[in-house]
Amino acid sequence: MTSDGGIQIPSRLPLLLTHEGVLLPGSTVRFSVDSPRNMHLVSQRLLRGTSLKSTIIGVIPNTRDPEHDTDDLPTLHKRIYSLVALQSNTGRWTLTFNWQCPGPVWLLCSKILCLHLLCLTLTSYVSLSLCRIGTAGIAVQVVGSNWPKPHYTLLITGLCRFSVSSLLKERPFVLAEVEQLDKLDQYTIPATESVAAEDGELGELSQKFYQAAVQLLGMLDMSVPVVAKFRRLLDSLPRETLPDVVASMIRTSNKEKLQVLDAVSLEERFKKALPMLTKQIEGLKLLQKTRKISPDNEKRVTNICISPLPLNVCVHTPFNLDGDDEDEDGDDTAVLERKVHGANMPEAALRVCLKELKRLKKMPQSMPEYALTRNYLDLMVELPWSKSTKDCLDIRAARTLLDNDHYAMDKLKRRVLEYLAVRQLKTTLKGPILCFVGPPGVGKTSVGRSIARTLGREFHRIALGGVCDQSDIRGHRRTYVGSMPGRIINGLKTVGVNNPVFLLDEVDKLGKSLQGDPAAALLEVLDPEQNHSFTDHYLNVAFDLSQVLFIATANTTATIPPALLDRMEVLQVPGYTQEEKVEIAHRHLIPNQLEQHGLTPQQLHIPQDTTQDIISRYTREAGVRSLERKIGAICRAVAVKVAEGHRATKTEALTPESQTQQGGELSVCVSVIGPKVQTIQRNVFMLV
Ligand SMILES: Nc1ncnc2c1ncn2[C@@H]1O[C@H](COP(=O)(O)OP(=O)(O)OP(=O)(O)O)[C@@H](O)[C@H]1O
Repeated sequence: MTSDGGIQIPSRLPLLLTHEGVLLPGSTVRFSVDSPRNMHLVSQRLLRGTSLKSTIIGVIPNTRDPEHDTDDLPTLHKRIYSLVALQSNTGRWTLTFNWQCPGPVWLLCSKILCLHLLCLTLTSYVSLSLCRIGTAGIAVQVVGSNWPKPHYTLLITGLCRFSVSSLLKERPFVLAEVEQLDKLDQYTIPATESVAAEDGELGELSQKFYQAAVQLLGMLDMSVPVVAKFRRLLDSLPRETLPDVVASMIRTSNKEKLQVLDAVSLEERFKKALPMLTKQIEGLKLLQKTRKISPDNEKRVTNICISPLPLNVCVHTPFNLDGDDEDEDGDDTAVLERKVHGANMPEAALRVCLKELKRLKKMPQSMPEYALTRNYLDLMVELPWSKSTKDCLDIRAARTLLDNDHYAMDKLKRRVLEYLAVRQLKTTLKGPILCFVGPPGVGKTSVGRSIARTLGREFHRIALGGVCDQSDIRGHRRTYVGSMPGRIINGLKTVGVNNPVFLLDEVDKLGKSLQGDPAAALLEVLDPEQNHSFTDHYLNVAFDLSQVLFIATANTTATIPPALLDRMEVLQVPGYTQEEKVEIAHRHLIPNQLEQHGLTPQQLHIPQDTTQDIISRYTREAGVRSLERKIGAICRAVAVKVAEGHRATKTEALTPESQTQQGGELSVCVSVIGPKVQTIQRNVFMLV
């Protein structure tokens, strides 16, 4: 390979005919090979040869193998080809026609058609042998596969340009006599001794080109390994190799690459490649301007991949500087970053978010961790770190509202008003946590809701019945698959403010299991001294819960863990007396049920003594839930009658059977007792 003129490539080279990519000296390109001639070249030359020389081949770009093309020809064409044979046994081409035609005119037409097709097919071959410039390269990797059809994938690194002097043979693969056009020893000369030191136009051009390359690199993200490597190579590579190397790295079309390949003189090559480089720089500038992204995001390089390089030259699937696919992702992270800065979170949380964001930017989207980090950041920006509602507390209005919503419960209402009054005087009141204890249906939950309304705060109910996993309250660590934040943090995300009223319902029905004790996790939540720095395992940063108003409800204190009970102020809500229930029914339950069933008070009137009878005979409870259900049943029975179009006037003692039809509205006066009411209910179940 070595002669007095420096390193030489073999004078006879097997030729790879490609039509996909353009291999430039100093770059590495992957080619897929499936045409018969190219397949023979790989199997007979590359795979059989053992010397370095056997791995060097010539790559002729933009050329289809004519033999391969015949595979794709329509059947008619193939048949015609099978009838024609082109032979060159003696060095002279002979065309033989292998068929008999019915008449002389037919024969002439067919021969003209065949010759035309043959000429078309041979055109590419003739042009290949006479005028093309190619790149000699080393095949550094050969991979074969039978799927979807037999083919090889070659990884070839370009060495130097050559021109085809003459074609030696065309089968089984093309072999040609070539003339080397570039010096190969330029890679062994130190950069300082190369063209950079030259004066004149060439020296000036190379300097200009070098500066433009440095400018382009300055706009890219140095933390991307391939960019950093290219930065190093830019100084170590000889200047005359730069046009080829840079043209293969930046985004250029095959046509542009061919122009660079065809530029045999170095000066011309610089002239061809410089505008391409400038175009990239301008494009990148424009992109950065339109994106208006933050300084961290400005320097972005996308779509880069590295492959092994024998010549210590950087590899290049081009930088996708104007890649549309990446735009969306780029903007997405930029939007997320803006949200992180705008979420008004405490210093510690912000630091964690920025760190995660930095990791996210470097992660490919296909990585499972990408989705996890993304979800985490989404939650962090959605949490109401400093968003709160303004309390509109007026004790008189609160008293009226509580009285309007609930009858009786005087002790409970008094304590709630005391609590609200102290809050009005001292807004930063810490604790106490109120815990309403009483039998089912006595209005504990609904008082909690009323308190939220009087304060003008958001209300959120957390049902704790049956919860036996500590991570339900505190969340899972992010290392777990399917990890989630706990119910407290989820609730805050739902209400969107940091000072809601949280009703911890059924706190006495918390369970215990191997997954830990949720009651223990609640200790931190409910302790006014600690809950300003509540740390959910999923968030892993403290969230201030001191503004949240916690109210707990329970049916009994017996099953509440003592440590938890100790943190709460227990307010007993005893059951109601019969008279209280009658009042509750007439003030709240009946109007509610009428509204729910679309009835008016004129359509259904239930006298007090009927209510009393329902309470004493058909409900046995401390609360009023069952009573509410019975009233609902009566409403449904009447609703059916109204819907059927019955019109009745008021009657005194009425069973469903005794409703009269005397014009006016259907007015059912249920003043009957015992069995008759039962009749109504039976009808209800029959009708509904
Ligand atoms: N004093 C009251 N005034 C008006 N309505 C009441 C009163 N007490 C209970 N209610 C009504 O009874 C129904 C049941 O109340 P709620 O769900 O608040 O009971 P609870 O005590 O929370 O029951 P549980 O312990 O089963 O959760 C609600 O519709 C509520 O409006």
